[in-house]
Amino acid sequence: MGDLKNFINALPKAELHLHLEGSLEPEMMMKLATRNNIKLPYQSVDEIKDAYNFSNLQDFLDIYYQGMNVLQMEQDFYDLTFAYLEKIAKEGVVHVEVFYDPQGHTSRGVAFSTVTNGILRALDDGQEKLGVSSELIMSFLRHLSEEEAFATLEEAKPWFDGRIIGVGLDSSEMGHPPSKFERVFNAARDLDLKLVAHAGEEGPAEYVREAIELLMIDRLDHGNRTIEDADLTQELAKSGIAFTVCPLSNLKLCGVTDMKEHPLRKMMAAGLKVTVNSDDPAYFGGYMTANFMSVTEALELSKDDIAVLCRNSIEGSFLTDEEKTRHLDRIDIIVSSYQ
Ligand code: HPA
Ligand SMILES: [Zn+2]
Repeated sequence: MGDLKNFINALPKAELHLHLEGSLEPEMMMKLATRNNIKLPYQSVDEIKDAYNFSNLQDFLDIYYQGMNVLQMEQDFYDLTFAYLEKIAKEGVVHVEVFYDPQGHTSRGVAFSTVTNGILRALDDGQEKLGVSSELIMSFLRHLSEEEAFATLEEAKPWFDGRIIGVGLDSSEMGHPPSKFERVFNAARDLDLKLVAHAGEEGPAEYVREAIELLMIDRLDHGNRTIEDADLTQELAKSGIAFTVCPLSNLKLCGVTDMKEHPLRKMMAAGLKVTVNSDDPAYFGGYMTANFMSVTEALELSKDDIAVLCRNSIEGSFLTDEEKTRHLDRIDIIVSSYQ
């Protein structure tokens, strides 16, 4: 297994499903709470970790939104972002398309510009100092209203000059179908933004169909439950849309009870363009390599399977064709050096 871990770390790959606020490690949470004079309901790092027992998505979201309270100043968003980039740079991640939840911050009085500029400054430094390229995607919280999503889209307009390249849809899935945001996504498309959405994590395959047909997304986040609908699966295999699957997240939020039951292999076998990602690594027990290792071991993936997953992440990214070719060529070189 040591050999496989080295192989995974050596392969260039992109992370396409990462909520920045979900990379807030307990140690940083304590540090920022002290720095910003915020009272936490925990006394120690161990107490924080003990609270990370979730039986579903909502259990996690309650703790995730509470954890965000320590993020107050632009420097906090910088520190959070740069710490994440330092971790993944060591795991062969060459490119990341980061999600963040502006409404989780503006609703508590932290300015959109404070959040966004702190993140962007760290992403620039990540490119310069770590060689990791990146894009920024802002997600709408689907438990909030269409009107609030429109207000956020409006507030973000000054950053649609290439600094925020797309919009996503996250938070509580059940009862908040993609159709609720059809008009917001139409407006985002008119602004030439890339479109992604979480669907089929807890919600049914029907929510995936809505995300595809009504929101007309460029990439699907999670999508695990797609395979419950054979016609939809065939359509999405044919279209080649990328799926950003998050194995440790699915295990921690009880979408699967055992990693051996994870649908990733079935999804690959059905011809879907599957990628592996970490979602909220500080809460779910690991970054990219840990996610790759968990499915590799549980589903007995081969080196070829792992290479396909890495190629899919590059192909499914919003990089230019030229950049994709450069990374794909590098993957081929590394794969042949391990044969
Ligand atoms: O896994 C997730 N699902 C939905 N919303 C989220 N917000 C952060 N992580 C998630
Ligand atoms: Zn997610």
